Amino acid sequence: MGFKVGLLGLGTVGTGVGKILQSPEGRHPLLQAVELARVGVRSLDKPRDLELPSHTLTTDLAAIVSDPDVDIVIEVIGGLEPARTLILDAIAHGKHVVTANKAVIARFGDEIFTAANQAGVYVMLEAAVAGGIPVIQPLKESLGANRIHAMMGILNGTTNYILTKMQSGGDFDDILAEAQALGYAEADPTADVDGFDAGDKIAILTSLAFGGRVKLDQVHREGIRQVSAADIAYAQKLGFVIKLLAIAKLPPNNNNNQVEVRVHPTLVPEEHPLASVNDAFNAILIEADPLGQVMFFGPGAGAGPTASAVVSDTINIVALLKTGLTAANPDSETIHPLLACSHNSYFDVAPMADLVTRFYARIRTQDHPGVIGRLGTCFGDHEVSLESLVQTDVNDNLAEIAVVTHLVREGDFRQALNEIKSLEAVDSIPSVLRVL
Ligand SMILES: NC(=O)C1=CN([C@@H]2O[C@H](COP(=O)(O)OP(=O)(O)OC[C@H]3O[C@@H](n4cnc5c(N)ncnc54)[C@H](OP(=O)(O)O)[C@@H]3O)[C@@H](O)[C@H]2O)C=CC1
Ligand SMILES: N[C@@H](CC=O)C(=O)O
Ligand code: NA
Repeated sequence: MGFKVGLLGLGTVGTGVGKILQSPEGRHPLLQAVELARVGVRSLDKPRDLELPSHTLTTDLAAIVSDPDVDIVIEVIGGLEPARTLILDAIAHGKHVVTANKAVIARFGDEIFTAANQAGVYVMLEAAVAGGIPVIQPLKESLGANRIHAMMGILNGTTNYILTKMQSGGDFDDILAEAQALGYAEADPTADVDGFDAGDKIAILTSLAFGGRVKLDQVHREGIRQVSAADIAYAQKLGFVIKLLAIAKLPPNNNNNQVEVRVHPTLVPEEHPLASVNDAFNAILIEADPLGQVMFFGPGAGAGPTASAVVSDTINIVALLKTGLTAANPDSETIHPLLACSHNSYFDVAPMADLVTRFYARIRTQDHPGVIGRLGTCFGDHEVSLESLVQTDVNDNLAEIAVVTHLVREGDFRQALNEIKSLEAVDSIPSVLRVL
């Protein structure tokens, strides 16, 4: 018995998916039952890196999601619309859906999964977070015995590629262009560079790990634009590397229903396992009880790795279809609880001012005696104690002082910085970054 796939999108990921579907030999035997029946694109004239029968390709994506012959719709066009509408239409027509689209799931997951559960179909999203790394299915299935209380990861391949190459002195724009050419970046790479993509991904992981959603506008998000070559050099001197981290924590005895969810560039100690995750690789460190720490590592972007996750999700659906275990089947009473998503309650995200973390700051001051003492007084007045301090001469008049603090409440640290900014001897504070 064969199952027909309607593939929406034949770009980086869609082409990778097509290549796997066209060569099932040596992979899971269920793939032999999958037929790539229809493919939807924007332009019929573009040269394609995949041979398809001429009738397969169309620009009428609405016809694919309503085609009675199509069993599974794979959405890899990206963006919010028409992706959201096509996914909902596919569900309304009783199709199972596989998507790599974290932007849509992070914003419309509630609507999409409610519709899917009502229709008795599955929406699978392994590729949406950390590309080829299995993390969505482990959270849904293999870690189910645990209480998960923290997750921390590098969830964006493009920015990790840029930060890695910047360590050897490359230029930001040139490196971004390389990441685009390698197929890592989003259609609009500001989603990568400004942390939106990592924010979408940590929001998705939060709902799966902690059992409640978060509103995206509450997720604190900073990208990597403010990370300069000077910061990377100071970080190296101080024993750190800079990574764009996505972090989510569920406080113990969470009486006020608040979680910590944030994305920002972070100084990571060189000996930390996330410090050696380079290029477009991703990693997610999960703290779970009773398991302890578990880290998932692998390729987070690119055609092959992402297609690996998309096609593996497709195989999961084929397995259900083959065994008749879908809710749309009258003999099956319920949707498979380990493959579906059903979190409709919301957490609040804790304010950043209450976060307790370490900080790095680079401060430009007049090169006068007594300046360090004045900085120390401002920090001390706000309960900020310093772990290390490096001073470098910029020129005859200006010095640059890089400090790393001990743990401090973010609100207190910001107040100290405001006072420091107003000191006559202080020229500017070019950067402030959190430290793991
Ligand atoms: N690239 C990666 O490494 C990863 C990507 N993802 C996600 O996968 C999805 C796809 O990414 P990617 O393959 O890189 O994107 P691409 O831009 O390479 O491909 C998009 C494809 O969708 C088609 N398309 C886009 N909009 C429309 C539309 N309105 N109507 C019809 N066809 C349309 C394009 O058609 P045409 O070819 O005619 O222009 C193209 O074939 C995104 O959601 C992305 O976030 C997830 C993990 C990793
Ligand atoms: N643009 C994304 C692609 C995968 O999700 C990234 O760079 O990680
Ligand atoms: Na994944």
